Amino acid sequence: MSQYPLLEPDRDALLINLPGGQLRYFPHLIPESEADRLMASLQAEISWEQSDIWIAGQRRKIPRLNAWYGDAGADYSYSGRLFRALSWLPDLKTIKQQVESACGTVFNSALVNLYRDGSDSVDWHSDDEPELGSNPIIASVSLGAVRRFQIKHKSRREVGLRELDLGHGSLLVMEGEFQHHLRHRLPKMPGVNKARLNITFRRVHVATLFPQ
Ligand SMILES: O=C(O)CCC(=O)C(=O)O
Ligand SMILES: [Fe+2]
Repeated sequence: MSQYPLLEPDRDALLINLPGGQLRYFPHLIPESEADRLMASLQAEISWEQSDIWIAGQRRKIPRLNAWYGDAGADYSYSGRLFRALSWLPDLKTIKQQVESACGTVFNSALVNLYRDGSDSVDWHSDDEPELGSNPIIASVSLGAVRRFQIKHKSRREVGLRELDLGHGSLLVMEGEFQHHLRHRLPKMPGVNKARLNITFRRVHVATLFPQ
């Protein structure tokens, strides 16, 4: 398993202040050659699925592939369905440790998305499912094609659209009240013909099955 140098949290991060939340962006969490290797191996090894979503009473396939990994029992409901956590792949565990050092916290699960090309996307949303608790920290690692990440305030229209290009091997951290006040999306980008893989590490509060 490869080892790469640890980042000093606030030294290597770019702080992005928004009304209602703050982001930390680490452009080079993972060195390029390691990021190339991870992109190829994860794209091949992950058990990709294309989930369904209900829009205006119609069942549609979401415009991307995804998968849910985590510790045993770290299940998650998203877009109206339950994801049972698959066991961590060694490469996902290595990235998780790197991300935990950069963030100073631990995660028990990850949603992995594959945007096959610029016609795949994720629409406006907040990651505010009850399993995540209030003010969750969500750490998002990007591999492959550079794609634009857009942010808007839920109620203050004058704040306008904010955007950031997420590069190969980067880490974006959403935390504090970010999910309360802001929504984010990854729009379609017709010119992009390469794949992008995104891993959002999360901490879900596992339900107590046998309460005392
Ligand atoms: O692909 C991305 O950068 C964002 C993914 C995302 O927002 C999510 O999975 O909740
Ligand atoms: Fe999200």
